[in-house]
Amino acid sequence: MPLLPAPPSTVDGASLGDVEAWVAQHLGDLTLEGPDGVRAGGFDGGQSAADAALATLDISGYANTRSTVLPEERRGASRLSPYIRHGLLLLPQVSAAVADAPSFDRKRFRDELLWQEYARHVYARLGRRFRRALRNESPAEGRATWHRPGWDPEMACMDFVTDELHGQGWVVNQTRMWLASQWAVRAGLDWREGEQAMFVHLLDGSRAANGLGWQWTVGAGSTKAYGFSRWQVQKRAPQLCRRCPLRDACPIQEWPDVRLQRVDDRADLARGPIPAGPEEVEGEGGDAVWLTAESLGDADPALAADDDRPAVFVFDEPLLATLRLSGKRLVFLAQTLGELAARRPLEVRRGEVVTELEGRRLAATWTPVPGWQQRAARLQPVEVHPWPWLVRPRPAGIGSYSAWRRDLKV
Ligand SMILES: Cc1cc2nc3c(=O)[nH]c(=O)nc-3n(C[C@H](O)[C@H](O)[C@H](O)COP(=O)(O)OP(=O)(O)OC[C@H]3O[C@@H](n4cnc5c(N)ncnc54)[C@H](O)[C@@H]3O)c2cc1C
Repeated sequence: MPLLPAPPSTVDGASLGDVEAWVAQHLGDLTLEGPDGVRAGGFDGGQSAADAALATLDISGYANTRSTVLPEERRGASRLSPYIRHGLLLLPQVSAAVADAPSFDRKRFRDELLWQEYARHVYARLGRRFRRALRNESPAEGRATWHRPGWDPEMACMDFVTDELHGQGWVVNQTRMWLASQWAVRAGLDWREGEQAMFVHLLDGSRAANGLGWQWTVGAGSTKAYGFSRWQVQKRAPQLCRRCPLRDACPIQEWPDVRLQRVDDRADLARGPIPAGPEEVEGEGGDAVWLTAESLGDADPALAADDDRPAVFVFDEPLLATLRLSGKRLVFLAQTLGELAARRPLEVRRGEVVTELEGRRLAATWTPVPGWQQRAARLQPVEVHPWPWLVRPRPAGIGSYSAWRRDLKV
């Protein structure tokens, strides 16, 4: 399939509506909503938007307000995740940006950045094995006792959070835990289906962090399931309870009572090597930089190595046809690519990645996800740059965040 025209650039006068129209026309058939339903989410894509978000980052009070759900203006969450997820902001850069913040908040915030790094290490080591439960079946008791939809819109808490997820493409960490727990722990539904239902909407959706979030919340990858009940809603967003049609008959008044059962094929989480990629640039002479959604920022090492070198991005048609992502995720990517194309030569293509790129002398940044590894093995980039880790992987246990930190001495 063909070369696409470059997406319109919103930093050069195009509107978000122009970008939505571009996505609808060129990729709309691959989206969850279809061409007529493509809408932007709650974040602008692009390097300028990412830089602006970082420049105005203020994490004073973060440690105490990160989990606030309502009122929105008291939320302490940084909202940097879509930019971090797509490599528009690098973890080392974000960590450095909070050097002068109050120490309590800085420590907590950097801890969360390390959770993101931990998720990437776990995914780098386990690859597609990460899509299945690592330790335990998610609890099934709810199948016999919960007779409502998993995310029941009659419950004001579920209605509010799913609305935000579907409209904005982003929700705070606290309500991600509510959604995951409600789906798998309370209702006893298959956690992988819930993970997918969230993934398709999240502008920061990554298999690494979403997988970790779900496995750790529902007990599939951890040793305990997180219970969600009315108690959290009353603590974090009491106004939702007050306006809930079910406030006098709350179906989540009590804690869910569940037991975890081991899976037969437990994953090996013991101390062991974690693929890290090259430490130095390997090879040379790439004619074009192959970019992926994992790393779309100006600081992508292969891109940054040569300001004039053209770049190429392929919307992976077979993958998108399977994933059926919400159009807002593609609008975010298109807005990012549009801005990039206004500043340097960029080819945007749609098709099967290897077919579109084979035979070219590519430069690329080594990327810790199985999809990149698989395609790179066939494309054989002639120049490979190191991934910008926050903590370069060394042999470590990955069964818990604390064991991983201990082994890496961070
Ligand atoms: C069920 C579930 C699903 C999740 N899915 C994703 C996902 O697909 N993509 C994603 O980036 N994060 C995911 N998270 C982690 C976390 O919820 C988001 O990173 C965070 O809410 C993003 O908002 P923020 O940028 O304001 O975070 P802040 O609290 O401001 O944190 C700053 C950064 O630290 C990182 N971070 C914070 N908390 C976590 C965490 N628990 N795990 C990993 N990284 C973290 C993110 O990069 C975030 O941008 C998930 C968590 C859960 C419980």
